[in-house]
Amino acid sequence: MNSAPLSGLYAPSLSLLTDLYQVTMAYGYWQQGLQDREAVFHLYFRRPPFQGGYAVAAGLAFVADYLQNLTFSDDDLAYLGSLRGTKGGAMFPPDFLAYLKEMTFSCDVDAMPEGTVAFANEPLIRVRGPLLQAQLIETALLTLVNFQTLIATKAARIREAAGADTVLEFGLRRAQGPDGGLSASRAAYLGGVDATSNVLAGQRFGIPVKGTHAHSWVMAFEDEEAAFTAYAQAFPDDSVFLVDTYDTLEGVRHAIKVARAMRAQGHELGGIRLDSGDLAYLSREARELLNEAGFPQVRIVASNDLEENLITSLKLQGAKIDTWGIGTQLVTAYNQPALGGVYKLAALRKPDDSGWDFTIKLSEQLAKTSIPGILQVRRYENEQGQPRADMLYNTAEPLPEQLTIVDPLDATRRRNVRPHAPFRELLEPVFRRGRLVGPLPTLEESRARAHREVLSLDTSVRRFLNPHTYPVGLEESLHDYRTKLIVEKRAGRRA
Ligand SMILES: Nc1ncnc2c1ncn2[C@@H]1O[C@H](COP(=O)(O)OP(=O)(O)OP(=O)(O)O)[C@@H](O)[C@H]1O
Ligand SMILES: O=P(O)(O)OC[C@H]1O[C@H](OP(=O)(O)OP(=O)(O)O)[C@H](O)[C@@H]1O
Ligand SMILES: O=C(O)c1cccnc1
Repeated sequence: MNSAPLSGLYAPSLSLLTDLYQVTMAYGYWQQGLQDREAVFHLYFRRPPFQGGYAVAAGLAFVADYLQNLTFSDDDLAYLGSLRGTKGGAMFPPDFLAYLKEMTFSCDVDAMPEGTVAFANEPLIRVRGPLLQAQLIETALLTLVNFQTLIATKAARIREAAGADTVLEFGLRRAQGPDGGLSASRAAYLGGVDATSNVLAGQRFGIPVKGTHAHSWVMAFEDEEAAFTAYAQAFPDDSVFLVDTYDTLEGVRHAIKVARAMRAQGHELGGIRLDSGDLAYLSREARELLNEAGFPQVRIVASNDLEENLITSLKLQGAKIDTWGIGTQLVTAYNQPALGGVYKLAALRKPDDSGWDFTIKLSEQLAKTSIPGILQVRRYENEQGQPRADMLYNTAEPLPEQLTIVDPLDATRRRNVRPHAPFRELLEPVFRRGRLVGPLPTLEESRARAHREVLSLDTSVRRFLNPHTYPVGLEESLHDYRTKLIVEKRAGRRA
């Protein structure tokens, strides 16, 4: 179910799911004879979304599916062959198209498993292989990882606010089109929601599907009581009644009346849903009415433009809500509609094959200057498995005996790593020479990882308002090398 999440969704092949400039650069590299120069790229973001303290990595299963199927069909090549430049000439000559036809993906890919907690500047994915191929896949990797990581993170925040309550994802109708909805449902489940209303996501990914009924169901009957009675006939043991079509508390009374009739027939009402008005007040009143009537087990579901801050506020107001139905705000990542993940070249094999040239992209802002090297992320954890600090280092250079982690934005902030401090290395092999090294974790496993990793973070990093910045630094020799490269490049620029 999870092994080929993307294949066949729109087109038989997604090899053209890219920006034109990836193909024009591919042609240029090929023309220059640079296509096979070994290159290393990193995919990372510069700031966690939602002004939060962390992100939950997601989308790798789709990336793996895309890369496994990265071949250009005759149709793809015919289309590329049909493209014309300004003067009417073919953009891509037949011998380049013949090269693409024969090309098989042969890169090494290392990545954080889905559900891993990631911080700013840490590679979520590292690609190493022929320059042409490693460049060509940039756009697809970014579109797959940016969105799913964004939504998984939003879901983790909603889970944080909801605590042990049930969270349902109701977003498909408001999502950014069919794939926006489908991949949001998957990422939201990975990040911590319990079920989705999206039936296609249920079929494709094995996510539990759940739901209630709409206002139109109530409006289609003579009155509310008749509507509830009819729904209970259809689903005697799985009914949740939407009670706010006319008057919410009257609706609750009607639900109780039908619940009594259900009980007389040996069935129990599952819940009621509130979809408007003051959800704190109405849920408290509804709870009281239900309890007084002998229905303390009937759950109260709430929906209506909910998100993590509203959930937190409603809980503070003493709302009696057991289940949160969340659509628009979750699947569109309403308060931050994109994650700014980037894909940067960090190393190129020297032309004479004598070693690596580590590459850097400068920026006026130090925070936007890239990190050179063939990076790995090492996460130091305490005895309880709580992350304490992450260190980026260049795997192509020997590590010194005494490790020091330097804050890339303030080199005066450094911490020495205690010898034998326990750590995990976050980037794991996914492809070797273009072949998947083994089965990826299942969606359930990734979801469990996300849950475990988010909970292992200090609450100061998890809080919504002004979270503490988790320490991520560069290993000192990498930091020194990067500084040297920045100085050299700036000098070169002025010369
Ligand atoms: N107690 C509360 N505290 C803070 N926000 C609340 C509370 N109760 C509801 N809200 C939120 O206030 C927003 C507006 O809800 P309200 O039901 O008043 O308007 P509405 O969405 O226009 O209703 P309707 O669906 O009937 O048109 C929603 O996002 C809802 O989740
Ligand atoms: O509010 P969301 O978080 O997106 O959750 C999904 C919403 O979708 C449904 O109603 P719909 O939006 O179709 O109609 P309504 O808003 O008029 O109730 C449902 O009743 C929720 O209100
Ligand atoms: O099942 C529900 O209650 C539901 C599904 C989608 C959108 N809003 C509500």
